[in-house]
Amino acid sequence: MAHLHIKNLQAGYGKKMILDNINLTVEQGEMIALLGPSGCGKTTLLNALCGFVPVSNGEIFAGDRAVSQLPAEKRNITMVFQSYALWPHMTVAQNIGYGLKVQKAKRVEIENRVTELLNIVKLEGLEDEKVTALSGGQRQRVALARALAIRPDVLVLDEPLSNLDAKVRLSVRHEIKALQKQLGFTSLIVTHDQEEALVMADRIAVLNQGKIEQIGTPEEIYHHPSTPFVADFMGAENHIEWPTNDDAFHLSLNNHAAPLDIYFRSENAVLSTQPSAIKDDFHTGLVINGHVAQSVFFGNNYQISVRCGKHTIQADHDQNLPEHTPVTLRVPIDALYAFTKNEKHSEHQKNHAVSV
Ligand SMILES: Nc1ncnc2c1ncn2[C@@H]1O[C@H](COP(=O)(O)OP(=O)(O)OP(=O)(O)O)[C@@H](O)[C@H]1O
Repeated sequence: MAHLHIKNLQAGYGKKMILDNINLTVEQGEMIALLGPSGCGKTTLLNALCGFVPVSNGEIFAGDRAVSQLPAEKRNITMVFQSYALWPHMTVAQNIGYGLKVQKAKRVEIENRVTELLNIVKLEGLEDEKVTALSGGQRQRVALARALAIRPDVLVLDEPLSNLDAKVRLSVRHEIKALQKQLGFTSLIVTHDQEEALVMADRIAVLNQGKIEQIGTPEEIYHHPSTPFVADFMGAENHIEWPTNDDAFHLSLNNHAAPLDIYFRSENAVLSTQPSAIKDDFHTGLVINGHVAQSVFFGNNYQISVRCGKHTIQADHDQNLPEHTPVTLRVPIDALYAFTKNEKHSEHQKNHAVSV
């Protein structure tokens, strides 16, 4: 496998540009997850890499080869599709060997490679089954084996788990991750599930409206979002603008007087039904007073919607609470993601993450 280098890439459909100057390098043997909301351009980027969508500007390198003007079959970048895209009339072995047959590989070479891959994806004994007789998880493993059979330079996976039920999905994502480490394939995986990206990827690229907002390790993206969009998308869904004239909020910062956009996760909003339970030694951070608007059971805890002045804040709590219960929320300063407020919201000005 080779590294993948995407340089100043622009691509779209007709005159409609979707990808706006994408720069990204996937190192050899690395898995990067493309994460972003529906319609942000994840699939378009994979299609542009594979040659299914024309590149308007920029270049794609698979190893040292510039491939953006090559036809799909000459790029050696292979896609694993969400829908598996297997041949229903063929057996498991025929599906896995299909790409090699198209490449006119010798029969014995195809047989050896198919046996090797059946072993790798743990489908030994099923080689003569029709793929229609397999479960969703097994089909996706056939699709993965078929993609790997031709030894691609780069493997791209477009939401490979989204057709699987929740339980199978959890095990298949670990299997793909383990295989990726074992075989060292260079890969880009598209998902809109942030947990999947965190679990599977070496690094995550967060896409928003055709642009990469941030790229970093799962820990960096989760703990140090560099833009309000990334903070919100990675689960810090509580947002307040500071200063606020809402006197339900009390914010004490170490520094920074400028207007801020502040984000935090529900799991970091410590809820108390007794205001005195808030520790006296709590000097910096956010304290919010409000009352319970709704309590929803989430299995391991409750998500409490707290009405605080004009805002509704989400907080996790270990008990169900009746509506109208007065509560206090406390968010420690290191759980607050603060961004200088960009009043103009111009194309070229971004809200910057700041230390508070
Ligand atoms: N064949 C097409 N012709 C014209 N516009 C398209 C075409 N395919 C996608 N688009 C548009 O391109 C944009 C990006 O779509 P894309 O499928 O890449 O997003 P995505 O991030 O993969 O979304 P999802 O998570 O819903 O699959 C969307 O606005 C979509 O409407």
